[in-house]
Formats: sequence, C-alpha cells, structure tokens
Amino acid sequence: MSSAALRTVNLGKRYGRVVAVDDLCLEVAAGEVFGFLGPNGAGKSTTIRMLLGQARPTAGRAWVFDTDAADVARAHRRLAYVPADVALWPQLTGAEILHLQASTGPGIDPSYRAELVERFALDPSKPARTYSSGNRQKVALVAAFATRAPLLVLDEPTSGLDPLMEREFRAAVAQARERGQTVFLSSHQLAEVEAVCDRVAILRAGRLAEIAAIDQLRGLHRTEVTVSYTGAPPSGLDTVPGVDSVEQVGAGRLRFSLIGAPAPALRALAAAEVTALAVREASLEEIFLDYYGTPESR
Ligand SMILES: Nc1ncnc2c1ncn2[C@@H]1O[C@H](COP(=O)(O)OP(=O)(O)OP(=O)(O)O)[C@@H](O)[C@H]1O
Repeated sequence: MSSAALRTVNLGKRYGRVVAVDDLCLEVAAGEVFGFLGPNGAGKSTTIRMLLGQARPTAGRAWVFDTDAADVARAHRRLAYVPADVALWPQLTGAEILHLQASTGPGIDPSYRAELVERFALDPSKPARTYSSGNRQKVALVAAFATRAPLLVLDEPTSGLDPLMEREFRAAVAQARERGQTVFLSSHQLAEVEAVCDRVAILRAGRLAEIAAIDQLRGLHRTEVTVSYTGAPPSGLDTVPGVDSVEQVGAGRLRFSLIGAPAPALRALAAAEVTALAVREASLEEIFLDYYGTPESR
C-alpha cells in the first residue's frame, strides 16, 4: 500500500514503432501540486491517458491512490479531469453541462462552483456550440475545481486562456492545494508550472529527463535579451555573470541569453545609449537544447 496519489512503475506505451512513453517511474504524493512538463510530442498526454485508464500500457503499471488505473470505475471516484481538447455537448448550455458533470462526478461544492463561474467570467446560459475553445476549457476547469475529488488531473488546461483567466487558474490551483487536493498539471509552459507547482517532472521523447523541486528548476530559466542602441556598442557584456551567447544581430542591435537575475547585465548596458530592450522567455524546447545540449530526437 502506498499513500501516493499517483504512481507509475516502469510505465510504457508503444504505438507500433513509436515509443510514446518509456519506462516511466513517477510518484506524486497526496496533497502535492505536481507539474508534468515536456515539449510537444514528449508523451504527456499518452501518460495521462494511461493514468485515466483510456489507454492500455504496453509495459508497467499505473495507480490512482491504491487503485490500478485500469480499474476506471473505482479510480475515477477519486479524480476529476480536464482534457487538453475539451469537447462538450453542443446542444446543452454551460449550466446544464455543469449540472450533468456534478451529478456524475465525485461530488461538488455548489457555492464554490458559482464563485468560479463568476471568476472565470463564464456565461453558463449559452449553448456549448457557441463557446470558443477557451470557454469550453473554462467549463471543464470550473467543473473540475468545484469537485472535492482528492486528485485533479489537468492536461494543458490553460492553452486557450487569456492572461486574466490564467491568473484565475493559478488562484484556483492554490485553493485546491489549501484544501489538500492533489493536482497533476501537464503543461509546456515553464512559467506556469513554476508559479503553481511544488515539484516537476520533465519528460523528453517519452522518458523522464528530470524530476526536481521548483527551486532547482529555476536554474533552467533562460531569457533572451535583444538590445538596440545608438553610438558605441555596450562593452564587456560577455564577461557578465549569467550572460551567454552575445551576438550582433544587425547594425546597432545585439542579442544575448541571460540566466538568473538581470541586474549585472543591466549595469553593463547602462553606459551605452540603449534605445530599446526586448526580453523574451526561452521556450521549453530552447531550454532543452541549452540544458541537454543535443536536439530532441525520437
Ligand atoms: N494514437 C496514437 N497513435 C500513434 N502515435 C501516437 C498516438 N498518440 C500519440 N502518439 C505519438 O506518441 C508521442 C507522444 O504523444 P503525446 O500526445 O503523448 O505527447 P504530448 O507530450 O502530450 O504532446 P503535446 O504537448 O503536443 O500534446 C508522439 O510522437 C505522438 O505522435
């Protein structure tokens, strides 16, 4: 017996010659907010489908609490799920769908659900066929967060949400944590996972590349800075701590990558006549290239 909310042992899934998930061993503690990160095609959705009993592993096993994930009726009494592509019943309104899901799932808190409908600015009176993909996602999120299921499995749940709604999402995850619910959050956004999770597993080409507490992950953070200037180029940047790959990208423009706090780099730029500064967070794919040195290959 284990107190883990989710557990996989040597879990694997092949589709013909494609190895979607390979020898995955994971344990998510009850009450933990756990991030499941990986670039497109890394195997996140396949893993989640096996955890939900929607796909049969070709190797290993998975458990939801102490129930084999393949025992769907039993396992799903303790979990609520938000899929990556939310499909709803087109003829039902948002309110009817929320009612339907409340009556089939592990039980809900109606007043909290009403609060979530407000917070996510969802108009539940409209038929689902009129909802955008973001609104469909909101219905699924409200339905899941309103449950008291001890485990919430969220598969890239914010891909269609705007920044305001993303903020509500993060607040709802924090409230779920306060209530002691376990959250398993798949994402390809490092920033999102960093904001809400305690621990993170990084999947790469079907295999577990890293499992780390959030603080350890901060070292992976990398931003790309582009500086435009007039006059003499900023000097001494390549010796600044955290600054790497300084390159001239045109007349009066240079680009560099930055790991850690920007203060030393900003001091080095202060002497130059900087006319514009653009900062872009590196994508997970770029971080992988940076961190693991070789392109992802399958
Ligand atoms: N039903 C299927 N048949 C064949 N190959 C599949 C099937 N489902 C997934 N795959 C393959 O398995 C690999 C993992 O896919 P998966 O959808 O699990 O990745 P993911 O990490 O969820 O990606 P994304 O972030 O793009 O959703 C990919 O190479 C994908 O093409």
